[in-house]
Amino acid sequence: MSTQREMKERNPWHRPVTIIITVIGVIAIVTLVTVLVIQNRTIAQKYKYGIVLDAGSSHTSLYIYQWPAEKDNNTGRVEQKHHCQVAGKGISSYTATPYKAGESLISCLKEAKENIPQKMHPETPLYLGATAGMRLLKLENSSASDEVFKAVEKTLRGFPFSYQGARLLAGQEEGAFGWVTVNYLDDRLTQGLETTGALDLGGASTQISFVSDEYNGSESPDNAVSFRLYGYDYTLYTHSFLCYGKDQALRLALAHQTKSGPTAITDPCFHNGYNETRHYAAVYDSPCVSDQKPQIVSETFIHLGGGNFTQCQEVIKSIFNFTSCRYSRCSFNGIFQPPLQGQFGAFSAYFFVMNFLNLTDTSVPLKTVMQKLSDYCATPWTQIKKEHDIPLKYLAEYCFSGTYILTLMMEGYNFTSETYSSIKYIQKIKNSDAGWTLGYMLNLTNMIPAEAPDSPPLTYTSYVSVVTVMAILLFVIFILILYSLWPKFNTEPKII
Ligand SMILES: O=c1[nH]cnc2c1ncn2[C@@H]1O[C@H](COP(=O)(O)OP(=O)(O)O)[C@@H](O)[C@H]1O
Ligand SMILES: [Ca+2]
Repeated sequence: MSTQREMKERNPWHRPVTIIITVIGVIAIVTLVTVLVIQNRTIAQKYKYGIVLDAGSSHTSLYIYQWPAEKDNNTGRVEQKHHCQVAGKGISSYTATPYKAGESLISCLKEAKENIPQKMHPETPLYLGATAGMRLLKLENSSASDEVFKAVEKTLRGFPFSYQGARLLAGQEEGAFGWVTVNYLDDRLTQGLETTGALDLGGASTQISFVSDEYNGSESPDNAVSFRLYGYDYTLYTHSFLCYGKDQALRLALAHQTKSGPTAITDPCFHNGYNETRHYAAVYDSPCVSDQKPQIVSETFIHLGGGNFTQCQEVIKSIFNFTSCRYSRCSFNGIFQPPLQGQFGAFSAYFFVMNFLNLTDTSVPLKTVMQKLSDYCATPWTQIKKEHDIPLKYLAEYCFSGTYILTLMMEGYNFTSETYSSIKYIQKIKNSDAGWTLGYMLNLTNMIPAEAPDSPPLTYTSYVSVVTVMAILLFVIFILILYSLWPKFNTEPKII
């Protein structure tokens, strides 16, 4: 009995005061860690938003981006929160009724209101950028393009967002911002890693952008865009070929085949059995081909399919001009291009077309890819129609588009069967679409700093772990000190 009491008295863990200290200590640690976690999480859950409308030649898309509020102006990941495809055609098609270009955007803007918390609407920047469709309209009829912009602006101002303008993007901007998007999403810019080139295929224009060690902007300075991003300098080579988007390229190919004003053509880029009557006026209704219009013999011609990949390649080659180059090297049409370098991401119509054709795997030898495309082009139109349930206008064009893509890459840009595998067909990177819109917004909101920002030395997880371990360690030390002092505490009451 007495030994038991002695032991109890010697063992401080049996003292109420020790138990109380331990409980308080544990509560303190739990509170500290909980506060740390909750405090940080509440901030991280608050987002800021930005909206960009991509007014392309074929259609308009609205993108909503979001980023953690406290990482504003920092390296915080901006990601795509929502995408809305505007019904109908691109804004450049509304020349007869410009107000309808504005009205066409309303339903996507309403969707944007629903997708962004109401109290954030007034501080959400709203941008519209128009590309090659509007570039062509401006060339053709500049007052009509002004009217379309006015109508679009009126609609955008009617929404509670912070309207930042609707404008025509220069080809260099379209190419450069596509490159920024791809490299930002791949996290190559903050790390100063070797960058990925960007290949963008639209309906009316196509862009190529990449960094080459052999290009510093001195030869053909119009193709240079220089950036300082996160403390690293880049001189980008970029070029936008107006009229070489896949829809205008098809017009160029048809123009080439109808030079003499025939009443029928057999087009090798369309399937055997394909048979459509086309109006000369409609085919030549674009500044890309209007000057090539033949003296009209008849109003229409019959567009027949021939289904021959090799011949289709020959037709497509003829829309490129390889004869003159006043630089050290050129891609086509006398445009300078430095040697290709590094990996490339090919997006927008590059992806849609090659994905439809099941040809996105670039580790497959180019020869095999060409053979598969050749087989596809040789498939009769009746069979193609049976196998696919998509609008016939689009379905009819995949043989042409696939052949155009390979010819543009191999003959135009000088990729080879060896370098073909450096191309990756991409649609999205980490849930955000590849395209110029994200890069455009990052630039206009100053979200990519020129210098590397001062980043905290620890990641969030390491920070919480270190604080937790330190708190536990301090508590243990405190208890050990208490324990070592305990006999002194105990002796006096014992004497009494
Ligand atoms: O799902 C699809 N399948 C095939 N082509 C598509 C699909 N979605 C978009 N496209 C094509 O991608 C191109 C997009 O071009 P866009 O409208 O951005 O023109 P731009 O960039 O020249 O102004 C168009 O040729 C359009 O037909
Ligand atoms: Ca586009």
